[in-house]
Amino acid sequence: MDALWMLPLLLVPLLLLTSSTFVFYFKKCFYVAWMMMLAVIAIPICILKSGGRDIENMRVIRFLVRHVKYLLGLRFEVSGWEHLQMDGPYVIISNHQSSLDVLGLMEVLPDRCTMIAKKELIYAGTVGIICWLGGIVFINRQKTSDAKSVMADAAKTMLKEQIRLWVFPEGTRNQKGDLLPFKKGAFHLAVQAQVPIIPIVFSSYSNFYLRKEREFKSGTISLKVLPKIETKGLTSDDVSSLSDQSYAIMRSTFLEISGRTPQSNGPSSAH
Ligand SMILES: CCCCCCCC/C=C\CCCCCCCC(=O)SCCNC(=O)CCNC(=O)[C@H](O)C(C)(C)COP(=O)(O)OP(=O)(O)OC[C@H]1O[C@@H](n2cnc3c(N)ncnc32)[C@H](O)[C@@H]1OP(=O)(O)O
Ligand SMILES: CCCCCCCCCCCCCC(=O)OC[C@@H](O)COP(=O)(O)O
Repeated sequence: MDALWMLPLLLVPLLLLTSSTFVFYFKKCFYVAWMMMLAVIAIPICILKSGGRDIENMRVIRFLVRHVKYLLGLRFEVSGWEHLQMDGPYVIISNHQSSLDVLGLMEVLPDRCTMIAKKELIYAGTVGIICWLGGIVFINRQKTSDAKSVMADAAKTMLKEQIRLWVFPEGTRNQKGDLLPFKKGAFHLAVQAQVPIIPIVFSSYSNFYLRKEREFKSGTISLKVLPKIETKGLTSDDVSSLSDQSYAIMRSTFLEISGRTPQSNGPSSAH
Protein backbone atom coordinates (compact mmCIF):
# COMPACT_ATOMS: atom_id res chain seq x y z
CA MET A 1 0.00 0.00 0.00
CA ASP A 2 1.18 3.43 -0.83
CA ALA A 3 1.05 5.39 2.42
CA LEU A 4 2.72 8.47 1.01
CA TRP A 5 -0.51 10.45 1.22
CA MET A 6 -0.22 10.31 5.02
CA LEU A 7 2.95 12.38 5.09
CA PRO A 8 1.22 15.77 5.01
CA LEU A 9 -0.98 14.58 7.87
CA LEU A 10 2.10 13.90 9.97
CA LEU A 11 3.19 17.44 9.34
CA VAL A 12 0.13 18.85 11.09
CA PRO A 13 1.14 17.96 14.69
CA LEU A 14 4.70 18.98 13.88
CA LEU A 15 3.58 22.39 12.71
CA LEU A 16 1.33 22.77 15.74
CA LEU A 17 4.12 21.98 18.16
CA THR A 18 6.37 24.58 16.59
CA SER A 19 3.66 27.23 16.54
CA SER A 20 4.13 29.47 19.56
CA THR A 21 0.44 30.44 19.55
CA PHE A 22 -0.53 26.79 19.76
CA VAL A 23 1.94 26.19 22.58
CA PHE A 24 0.52 29.22 24.42
CA TYR A 25 -3.05 27.94 24.34
CA PHE A 26 -2.00 24.38 24.99
CA LYS A 27 0.01 25.26 28.09
CA LYS A 28 -2.71 27.54 29.44
CA CYS A 29 -5.44 24.93 28.99
CA PHE A 30 -3.19 22.26 30.39
CA TYR A 31 -2.43 24.39 33.44
CA VAL A 32 -6.09 25.00 34.22
CA ALA A 33 -7.11 21.38 33.58
CA TRP A 34 -4.21 20.00 35.60
CA MET A 35 -4.92 22.26 38.59
CA MET A 36 -8.59 21.28 38.44
CA MET A 37 -7.56 17.62 38.40
CA LEU A 38 -5.10 18.09 41.27
CA ALA A 39 -7.87 19.72 43.25
CA VAL A 40 -10.04 16.64 42.66
CA ILE A 41 -7.29 14.59 44.30
CA ALA A 42 -6.70 17.12 47.06
CA ILE A 43 -10.34 17.54 48.14
CA PRO A 44 -10.88 14.06 49.67
CA ILE A 45 -7.39 14.07 51.23
CA CYS A 46 -8.08 17.41 52.92
CA ILE A 47 -11.51 16.32 54.12
CA LEU A 48 -10.18 13.03 55.49
CA LYS A 49 -7.24 14.71 57.21
CA SER A 50 -8.90 17.67 58.80
CA GLY A 51 -12.61 17.26 58.29
CA GLY A 52 -13.21 20.55 56.49
CA ARG A 53 -11.89 24.09 56.18
CA ASP A 54 -8.51 24.13 57.93
CA ILE A 55 -5.27 25.99 57.34
CA GLU A 56 -3.31 22.74 57.69
CA ASN A 57 -4.83 21.73 54.32
CA MET A 58 -2.38 24.18 52.73
CA ARG A 59 0.36 21.59 53.32
CA VAL A 60 -1.52 19.09 51.13
CA ILE A 61 -2.14 21.72 48.45
CA ARG A 62 1.49 22.87 48.54
CA PHE A 63 2.74 19.30 48.21
CA LEU A 64 0.47 18.56 45.26
CA VAL A 65 1.28 21.76 43.36
CA ARG A 66 5.08 21.66 43.66
CA HIS A 67 5.70 19.61 40.48
CA VAL A 68 3.53 21.72 38.16
CA LYS A 69 6.39 24.12 37.36
CA TYR A 70 8.30 21.31 35.63
CA LEU A 71 5.34 20.51 33.40
CA LEU A 72 5.22 24.13 32.22
CA GLY A 73 8.99 24.52 31.84
CA LEU A 74 9.34 27.04 34.65
CA ARG A 75 12.06 27.37 37.27
CA PHE A 76 12.14 29.45 40.42
CA GLU A 77 15.27 30.89 41.95
CA VAL A 78 14.49 31.85 45.51
CA SER A 79 16.65 34.17 47.55
CA GLY A 80 16.20 35.56 51.05
CA TRP A 81 14.84 32.35 52.64
CA GLU A 82 16.28 33.47 55.96
CA HIS A 83 13.72 36.29 56.17
CA LEU A 84 10.91 33.75 56.42
CA GLN A 85 12.52 31.91 59.33
CA MET A 86 10.49 33.67 61.96
CA ASP A 87 8.03 32.48 64.57
CA GLY A 88 4.47 33.66 64.86
CA PRO A 89 2.11 35.42 62.51
CA TYR A 90 3.02 37.92 59.81
CA VAL A 91 1.59 39.36 56.60
CA ILE A 92 3.29 38.49 53.31
CA ILE A 93 2.79 40.94 50.45
CA SER A 94 3.78 40.20 46.87
CA ASN A 95 3.24 41.49 43.36
CA HIS A 96 0.64 39.75 41.19
CA GLN A 97 1.18 39.13 37.47
CA SER A 98 -0.87 36.07 36.63
CA SER A 99 -2.51 32.97 38.05
CA LEU A 100 0.94 31.40 37.55
CA ASP A 101 1.91 33.24 40.74
CA VAL A 102 0.36 30.31 42.60
CA LEU A 103 3.33 28.17 41.53
CA GLY A 104 5.88 30.58 43.03
CA LEU A 105 3.72 31.07 46.09
CA MET A 106 3.77 27.34 46.74
CA GLU A 107 7.59 27.32 46.46
CA VAL A 108 8.03 29.56 49.48
CA LEU A 109 4.74 29.16 51.37
CA PRO A 110 5.48 28.88 55.09
CA ASP A 111 3.43 26.67 57.39
CA ARG A 112 0.14 28.05 58.69
CA CYS A 113 -0.12 30.55 55.86
CA THR A 114 -3.18 31.16 53.70
CA MET A 115 -4.23 33.92 51.31
CA ILE A 116 -6.67 36.73 50.79
CA ALA A 117 -8.46 36.36 47.46
CA LYS A 118 -11.36 37.82 45.52
CA LYS A 119 -14.61 36.03 46.29
CA GLU A 120 -15.13 35.06 42.63
CA LEU A 121 -12.42 32.43 43.07
CA ILE A 122 -14.75 30.28 45.14
CA TYR A 123 -16.77 29.60 41.96
CA ALA A 124 -13.72 28.19 40.11
CA GLY A 125 -14.97 24.62 40.29
CA THR A 126 -12.80 22.16 42.16
CA VAL A 127 -10.11 24.85 42.55
CA GLY A 128 -12.68 27.01 44.34
CA ILE A 129 -13.49 24.17 46.73
CA ILE A 130 -9.81 23.60 47.48
CA CYS A 131 -9.35 27.33 48.12
CA TRP A 132 -12.16 27.19 50.65
CA LEU A 133 -10.76 24.05 52.30
CA GLY A 134 -7.34 25.75 52.50
CA GLY A 135 -8.81 28.53 54.60
CA ILE A 136 -8.49 31.27 51.99
CA VAL A 137 -10.17 34.48 53.14
CA PHE A 138 -12.52 35.73 50.45
CA ILE A 139 -13.23 39.42 50.02
CA ASN A 140 -15.73 41.34 47.95
CA ARG A 141 -13.67 43.95 46.14
CA GLN A 142 -16.79 45.78 44.97
CA LYS A 143 -17.87 46.46 48.55
CA THR A 144 -14.98 48.08 50.38
CA SER A 145 -16.86 48.19 53.70
CA ASP A 146 -17.46 44.42 53.58
CA ALA A 147 -13.85 43.75 52.59
CA LYS A 148 -12.62 45.93 55.45
CA SER A 149 -14.67 44.10 58.05
CA VAL A 150 -13.64 40.69 56.71
CA MET A 151 -10.01 41.80 56.96
CA ALA A 152 -10.51 43.19 60.48
CA ASP A 153 -11.83 39.77 61.50
CA ALA A 154 -8.84 38.19 59.78
CA ALA A 155 -6.49 40.33 61.90
CA LYS A 156 -8.07 38.85 65.05
CA THR A 157 -7.99 35.29 63.71
CA MET A 158 -4.34 35.69 62.78
CA LEU A 159 -3.41 36.31 66.39
CA LYS A 160 -5.83 33.83 67.93
CA GLU A 161 -4.81 30.96 65.68
CA GLN A 162 -1.23 32.00 64.87
CA ILE A 163 -1.91 32.31 61.15
CA ARG A 164 0.09 34.04 58.43
CA LEU A 165 -1.70 35.76 55.56
CA TRP A 166 -0.52 36.34 52.00
CA VAL A 167 -1.98 39.44 50.35
CA PHE A 168 -1.54 40.79 46.82
CA PRO A 169 -1.67 44.51 47.62
CA GLU A 170 -2.02 45.49 43.95
CA GLY A 171 -5.50 44.00 44.30
CA THR A 172 -5.55 42.57 40.78
CA ARG A 173 -3.31 40.87 38.22
CA ASN A 174 -1.00 43.12 36.31
CA GLN A 175 1.46 42.56 33.47
CA LYS A 176 2.37 46.13 32.71
CA GLY A 177 6.01 45.56 33.59
CA ASP A 178 5.64 47.65 36.73
CA LEU A 179 3.77 47.48 40.03
CA LEU A 180 0.29 48.97 40.33
CA PRO A 181 -0.31 51.38 43.22
CA PHE A 182 -0.95 49.42 46.41
CA LYS A 183 -4.33 49.11 48.08
CA LYS A 184 -4.30 49.75 51.78
CA GLY A 185 -5.90 46.58 53.20
CA ALA A 186 -2.70 44.57 53.70
CA PHE A 187 -1.14 47.38 55.74
CA HIS A 188 -4.24 47.95 57.88
CA LEU A 189 -4.23 44.23 58.50
CA ALA A 190 -0.61 44.17 59.67
CA VAL A 191 -1.06 47.27 61.83
CA GLN A 192 -4.28 45.99 63.40
CA ALA A 193 -2.63 42.68 64.28
CA GLN A 194 0.68 44.44 65.12
CA VAL A 195 2.59 41.84 63.10
CA PRO A 196 5.51 42.32 60.71
CA ILE A 197 5.17 42.53 56.93
CA ILE A 198 7.38 40.35 54.73
CA PRO A 199 7.57 41.56 51.12
CA ILE A 200 8.19 38.96 48.41
CA VAL A 201 8.90 40.04 44.85
CA PHE A 202 8.42 37.95 41.70
CA SER A 203 10.56 39.03 38.75
CA SER A 204 8.78 40.05 35.56
CA TYR A 205 7.23 37.23 33.53
CA SER A 206 7.64 39.23 30.31
CA ASN A 207 10.68 37.22 29.16
CA PHE A 208 8.61 34.01 28.86
CA TYR A 209 4.92 34.84 29.18
CA LEU A 210 3.23 37.46 27.03
CA ARG A 211 -0.53 37.38 27.06
CA LYS A 212 -1.04 39.82 24.19
CA GLU A 213 1.53 38.22 21.91
CA ARG A 214 0.27 34.76 22.91
CA GLU A 215 3.66 33.48 23.94
CA PHE A 216 4.38 31.06 26.76
CA LYS A 217 7.95 29.83 26.67
CA SER A 218 10.11 28.18 29.29
CA GLY A 219 11.58 30.55 31.79
CA THR A 220 13.21 31.22 35.12
CA ILE A 221 11.56 33.42 37.73
CA SER A 222 13.47 35.09 40.54
CA LEU A 223 11.64 35.18 43.83
CA LYS A 224 13.18 37.50 46.35
CA VAL A 225 12.10 37.48 49.99
CA LEU A 226 12.90 40.85 51.57
CA PRO A 227 13.60 41.66 55.22
CA LYS A 228 10.56 42.12 57.42
CA ILE A 229 9.06 45.54 58.03
CA GLU A 230 8.01 45.96 61.67
CA THR A 231 4.63 47.47 62.54
CA LYS A 232 4.86 47.38 66.35
CA GLY A 233 3.50 50.60 67.78
CA LEU A 234 2.17 51.86 64.42
CA THR A 235 -1.43 53.08 64.13
CA SER A 236 -3.83 53.57 61.23
CA ASP A 237 -2.27 57.02 60.74
CA ASP A 238 0.94 55.29 59.69
CA VAL A 239 -0.69 53.05 57.07
CA SER A 240 -0.04 55.36 54.13
CA SER A 241 3.64 55.76 54.86
CA LEU A 242 3.96 52.03 55.54
CA SER A 243 2.38 51.35 52.16
CA ASP A 244 4.63 53.88 50.41
CA GLN A 245 7.73 52.45 52.07
CA SER A 246 6.79 48.89 51.06
CA TYR A 247 5.95 50.00 47.52
CA ALA A 248 9.30 51.74 47.10
CA ILE A 249 11.42 48.76 48.15
CA MET A 250 9.32 46.26 46.23
CA ARG A 251 9.38 48.35 43.08
CA SER A 252 13.12 48.81 43.11
CA THR A 253 13.58 45.09 43.81
CA PHE A 254 11.19 44.25 40.97
CA LEU A 255 13.12 46.37 38.50
CA GLU A 256 16.42 45.01 39.77
CA ILE A 257 15.56 41.29 39.56
CA SER A 258 13.75 41.79 36.25
CA GLY A 259 17.01 43.06 34.79
CA ARG A 260 16.00 46.68 34.56
CA THR A 261 17.16 49.80 36.25
CA PRO A 262 14.67 52.37 37.54
CA GLN A 263 15.94 54.79 34.85
CA SER A 264 15.40 52.54 31.80
CA ASN A 265 11.91 51.47 32.68
CA GLY A 266 11.20 48.91 29.96
CA PRO A 267 9.68 49.42 26.52
CA SER A 268 6.66 51.35 27.79
CA SER A 269 8.68 54.27 29.16
CA ALA A 270 9.11 57.54 27.33
CA HIS A 271 11.80 57.66 24.64
C1 LIG B 1 -3.76 20.61 45.01
C2 LIG B 1 -4.83 21.47 44.48
C3 LIG B 1 -4.43 22.39 43.41
C4 LIG B 1 -5.49 23.33 43.13
C5 LIG B 1 -5.06 24.64 42.66
C6 LIG B 1 -4.43 25.49 43.70
C7 LIG B 1 -5.35 26.40 44.28
C8 LIG B 1 -4.72 27.60 44.67
C9 LIG B 1 -4.51 27.70 46.15
C10 LIG B 1 -4.07 28.74 46.59
C11 LIG B 1 -3.79 29.95 45.74
C12 LIG B 1 -4.62 31.09 45.98
C13 LIG B 1 -4.09 32.26 45.32
C14 LIG B 1 -5.00 33.38 45.54
C15 LIG B 1 -4.68 34.48 44.66
C16 LIG B 1 -5.79 35.44 44.64
C17 LIG B 1 -5.33 36.77 44.32
C18 LIG B 1 -6.46 37.74 44.34
O1 LIG B 1 -7.58 37.39 44.40
S1 LIG B 1 -6.01 39.36 44.21
C19 LIG B 1 -7.50 40.19 44.42
C20 LIG B 1 -7.96 40.26 45.84
N1 LIG B 1 -7.00 40.82 46.71
C21 LIG B 1 -7.00 42.10 47.06
O2 LIG B 1 -7.83 42.87 46.66
C22 LIG B 1 -5.96 42.57 47.99
C23 LIG B 1 -6.53 43.09 49.20
N2 LIG B 1 -7.29 44.32 48.95
C24 LIG B 1 -7.27 45.29 49.82
O3 LIG B 1 -6.60 45.13 50.79
C25 LIG B 1 -8.06 46.56 49.58
O4 LIG B 1 -7.45 47.55 50.30
C26 LIG B 1 -9.55 46.51 49.97
C27 LIG B 1 -10.28 45.45 49.15
C28 LIG B 1 -9.70 46.19 51.45
C29 LIG B 1 -10.20 47.88 49.68
O5 LIG B 1 -9.88 48.26 48.42
P1 LIG B 1 -10.25 49.68 47.75
O6 LIG B 1 -10.29 49.44 46.29
O7 LIG B 1 -11.51 50.23 48.33
O8 LIG B 1 -9.05 50.66 47.99
P2 LIG B 1 -8.18 51.16 49.26
O9 LIG B 1 -7.58 52.46 48.82
O10 LIG B 1 -7.21 50.15 49.67
O11 LIG B 1 -9.18 51.43 50.45
C30 LIG B 1 -10.10 52.51 50.50
C31 LIG B 1 -10.06 53.18 51.86
O12 LIG B 1 -10.32 52.25 52.89
C32 LIG B 1 -9.24 52.20 53.83
N3 LIG B 1 -9.07 50.81 54.29
C33 LIG B 1 -8.73 49.73 53.54
N4 LIG B 1 -8.68 48.67 54.31
C34 LIG B 1 -8.97 49.04 55.55
C35 LIG B 1 -9.08 48.33 56.77
N5 LIG B 1 -8.87 47.02 56.87
N6 LIG B 1 -9.40 49.04 57.87
C36 LIG B 1 -9.62 50.36 57.81
N7 LIG B 1 -9.54 51.07 56.67
C37 LIG B 1 -9.22 50.42 55.56
C38 LIG B 1 -8.06 52.74 53.08
O13 LIG B 1 -7.08 53.29 53.93
C39 LIG B 1 -8.69 53.76 52.17
O14 LIG B 1 -8.89 54.93 52.88
P3 LIG B 1 -8.00 56.26 52.60
O15 LIG B 1 -8.13 56.54 51.15
O16 LIG B 1 -6.61 55.88 52.99
O17 LIG B 1 -8.62 57.29 53.48
C1 LIG C 1 -13.07 27.76 35.53
C2 LIG C 1 -12.07 28.16 36.57
C3 LIG C 1 -10.66 27.86 36.20
C4 LIG C 1 -9.74 27.76 37.37
C5 LIG C 1 -8.33 27.68 36.93
C6 LIG C 1 -7.35 27.27 37.95
C7 LIG C 1 -5.96 27.58 37.61
C8 LIG C 1 -5.07 27.82 38.75
C9 LIG C 1 -5.69 28.42 39.95
C10 LIG C 1 -4.95 29.49 40.55
C11 LIG C 1 -5.77 30.53 41.20
C12 LIG C 1 -5.21 31.86 41.01
C13 LIG C 1 -6.14 32.95 41.27
C14 LIG C 1 -5.82 34.20 40.61
O1 LIG C 1 -4.73 34.53 40.22
O2 LIG C 1 -6.87 34.98 40.52
C15 LIG C 1 -6.81 36.19 39.84
C16 LIG C 1 -7.01 37.32 40.76
O3 LIG C 1 -6.03 37.24 41.70
C17 LIG C 1 -6.96 38.68 40.16
O4 LIG C 1 -8.09 38.85 39.50
P1 LIG C 1 -8.31 39.95 38.39
O5 LIG C 1 -7.02 40.17 37.66
O6 LIG C 1 -8.75 41.19 39.10
O7 LIG C 1 -9.37 39.35 37.53
